[in-house]
Amino acid sequence: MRRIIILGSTGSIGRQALEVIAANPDRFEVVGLSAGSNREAMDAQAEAFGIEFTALGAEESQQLVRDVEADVVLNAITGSVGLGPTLAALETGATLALANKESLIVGGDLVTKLAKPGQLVPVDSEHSAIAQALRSGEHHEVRRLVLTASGGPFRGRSRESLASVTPQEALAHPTWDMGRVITTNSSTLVNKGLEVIEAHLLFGVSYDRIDVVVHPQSYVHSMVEFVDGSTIAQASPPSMKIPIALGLDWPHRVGGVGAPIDWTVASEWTFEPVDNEAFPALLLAKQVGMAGGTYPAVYNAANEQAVDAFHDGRIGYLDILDIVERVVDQHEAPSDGLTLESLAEAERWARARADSLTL
Ligand SMILES: NC(=O)C1=CN([C@@H]2O[C@H](COP(=O)(O)OP(=O)(O)OC[C@H]3O[C@@H](n4cnc5c(N)ncnc54)[C@H](OP(=O)(O)O)[C@@H]3O)[C@@H](O)[C@H]2O)C=CC1
Ligand SMILES: CC(=O)[C@@H](O)[C@H](O)COP(=O)(O)O
Ligand SMILES: [Mn+2]
Repeated sequence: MRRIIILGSTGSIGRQALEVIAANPDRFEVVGLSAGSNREAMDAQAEAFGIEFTALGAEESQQLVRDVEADVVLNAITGSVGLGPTLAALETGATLALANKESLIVGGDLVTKLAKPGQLVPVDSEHSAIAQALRSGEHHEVRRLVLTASGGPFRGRSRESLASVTPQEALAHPTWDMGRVITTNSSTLVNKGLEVIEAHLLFGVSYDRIDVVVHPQSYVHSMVEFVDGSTIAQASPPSMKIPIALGLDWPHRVGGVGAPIDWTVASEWTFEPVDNEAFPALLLAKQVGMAGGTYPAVYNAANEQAVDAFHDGRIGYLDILDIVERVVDQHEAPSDGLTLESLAEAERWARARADSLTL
């Protein structure tokens, strides 16, 4: 029986995790929940699952992780505010099932150096796919990682034609039902940019050996190409319950969590290159990833501010990436490298700089 804490339990990942747990009471027991501000929804979940320990906000989430003994902490908070809870979970020695990719991306080495071998299990679908594929070979046999991207709702559109898109259009993801920030990031390809940095940090593969291919059906969740020319892909109909269940019980598979592919129905899987002119977010993410230090945190913080501004109607859609680019360009790396203090300062600066550009 694995004791689980779910941070961000009221969100898309958190709710699906509770469904997986409810369907497998012999394997999992929830011992703690946290949310951002939606106390009512969290309290209802706590009552339904008989959970004594709950928390609101990132600081209380960290404290919950420290106070309540658990085997697995699922971090499903949105945004880099999840960094404190990620570090706290790693310090307790529990397995960290990580959906909150932002905390790894901004924390970089501060997170990876704290994680013991096998302690950090990715829940993001692409990285779960790669972790599964990597079971097929040794690290030195890996030639490259290939992340799939759905292409989002604006696949095939020119950059100019995106000037007038609305928040509602940006939230119409073609294959996944997710929270507001990640859905918007999928539409700009910022999500894929963050995922390239995430893959580099998780698997230790250099950026020149991490590629992205657009696969609009979202059935192939990513691939590993090996030195002998063989490629191992992981596939399923789009469902986060498979990577969530693997995150909760890694390396074991939980029976019946997802529907398998129906091979009796005629279907088509297609692959196409990313249009980097229409969607500059991916190349910029590779640059900030290679620059390292506080650059990924600046990219992410500027994007979080710009996404909020877009949904508040303060800026247009194309302004999101323009702002991220300008803030990254203006960033000066701190002399003391990446520390918790320099990171906090860089994020504060990036958010203020991005906000000043949204007025
Ligand atoms: N949804 C998906 O399919 C996928 C998501 N991810 C990643 O998983 C994470 C969660 O995504 P998703 O579930 O879609 O997002 P949602 O917006 O649906 O949910 C976010 C959750 O985080 C909570 N939260 C927000 N701010 C805080 C805070 N300051 N302290 C504590 N909790 C907070 C929210 O609480 P409240 O309800 O109170 O606001 C909510 O429970 C993101 O990092 C995303 O990139 C990765 C792959 C797929
Ligand atoms: C389900 C998941 O892991 C998301 O990160 C998903 O990949 C988003 O879709 P995009 O490929 O459009 O970014
Ligand atoms: Mn993903």
